[in-house]
Amino acid sequence: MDDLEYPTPVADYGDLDFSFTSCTSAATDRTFVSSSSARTSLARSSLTLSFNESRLSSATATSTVPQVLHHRKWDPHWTAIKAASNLSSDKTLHLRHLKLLRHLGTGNLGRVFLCRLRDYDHADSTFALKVVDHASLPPKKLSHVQTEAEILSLLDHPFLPTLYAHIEVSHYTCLLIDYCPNGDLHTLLIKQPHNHLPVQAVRFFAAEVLASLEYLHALGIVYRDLKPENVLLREDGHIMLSDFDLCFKSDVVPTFEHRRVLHVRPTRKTRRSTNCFLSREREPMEGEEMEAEFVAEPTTAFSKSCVGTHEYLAPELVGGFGHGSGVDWWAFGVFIYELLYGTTPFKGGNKENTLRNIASGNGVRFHVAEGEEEGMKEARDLIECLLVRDPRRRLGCAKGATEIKRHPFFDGINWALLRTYKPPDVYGLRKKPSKTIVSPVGVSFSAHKRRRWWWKGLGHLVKTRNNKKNTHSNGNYYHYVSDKVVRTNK
Ligand SMILES: Nc1ncnc2c1ncn2[C@@H]1O[C@H](COP(=O)(O)OP(=O)(O)OP(=O)(O)O)[C@@H](O)[C@H]1O
Repeated sequence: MDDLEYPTPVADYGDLDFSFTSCTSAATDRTFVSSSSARTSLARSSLTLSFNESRLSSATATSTVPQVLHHRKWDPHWTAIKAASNLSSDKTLHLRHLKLLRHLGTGNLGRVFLCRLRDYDHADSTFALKVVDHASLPPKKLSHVQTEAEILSLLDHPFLPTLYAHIEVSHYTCLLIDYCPNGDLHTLLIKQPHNHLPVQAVRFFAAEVLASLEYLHALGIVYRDLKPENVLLREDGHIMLSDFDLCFKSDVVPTFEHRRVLHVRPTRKTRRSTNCFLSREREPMEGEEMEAEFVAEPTTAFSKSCVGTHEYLAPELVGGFGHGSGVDWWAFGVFIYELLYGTTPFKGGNKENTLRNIASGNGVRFHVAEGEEEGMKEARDLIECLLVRDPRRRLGCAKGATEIKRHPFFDGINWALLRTYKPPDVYGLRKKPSKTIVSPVGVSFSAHKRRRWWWKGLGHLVKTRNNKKNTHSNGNYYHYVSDKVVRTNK
């Protein structure tokens, strides 16, 4: 039997207001910068929020519906938003136009709700609403909210969320984005036998992630939080990268470059046949020709803030000496490894050991099984090219996604048509559009969440370790922070 959760009756919280009671369980699963901020956050999250606009100061309410940027003007979601906005005298979308249906999850900054437009009872009027309560956040996190809103407002790509509306009411920031009913890739991964995906499925998801990272980098955005948990799955099985609060933006100068390509006669006519990438007959050809390539890598991007998820941190992040866009290509290597092997390559017994493994300089090791699937050799080679310690030598750092796309692992992909490929047949992935709302998010989403964190580099880690006052009995500062969160909640 398909193990997706089937729809539970959708709760209607009343037509008159947007009241709901939040649950705190997911919030306890987070690691916070400091225990005091954690306490504040947890205390606030046990309150009942109300979105009855009449009770909120209308003087502070602002609503922005991004208008022109979007290339998907025909998208029925936009039509629905416009229809709803037109109902109000100021032609903007307000919270009163939205009906909250259920709580989807709680993140580091706020909560996410499934909602739909009132008076527009149609599948295309379903959205995810991320609600951030400023009053519950320490000042540092407020800047992350701004970053997320700003980055979302720039995006216009099929594998990235569309920001349909940005509503500021009282001390709430509300971001209306696409709803992904198929959960996230990490949840899908742990449903698979041995927690890993077949090579063809990995190729599909990796290709879509690569395309979205390429787009972000072309805008000068360094993502810094790639992991399967942040790859949400749309109703049709394609991906949507989420969570942009750790991004940083820098300058980028996209260029068209020319390179000489030597075409050689392939040894076999057909490369491969798959369910998501149709087999392609290759025309035999030989000779040299010039090929134009789009290069848009923010090579001058530089940040010193150390953020991310332990197992995905690049060595330069662990070292704390500053980093650039290369951290995304390192994380991309870890990501492909995890999808193929069901674990990450530098994972240690605890977070500290994981960081030591990353910093140690020992290369990535693979288990090579006999009779393995076709494509594993190429996958390993790609991972090795991405998990290069020196960012200057790491694949992608010089010319961005363009050079990664050329790797044999992605052979045969027509990048321009990626959006039209049929997603792989993977156990637990329901691809057909459904009229009912299927929400496999919830328990399984939060149960396996890896925490991401802010930290001050390996030097700080070592120093903190020696500071007994701050250390939990297991000697792990980060567990100390985490445990404290749990304890405060008891
Ligand atoms: N567009 C969406 N569609 C469906 N579910 C979503 C969507 N966005 C978020 N969620 C759910 O809400 C949860 C919280 O999301 P949110 O982006 O706030 O935090 P997060 O992914 O945990 O990241 P972080 O806390 O690291 O910022 C997610 O784990 C997911 O379960």
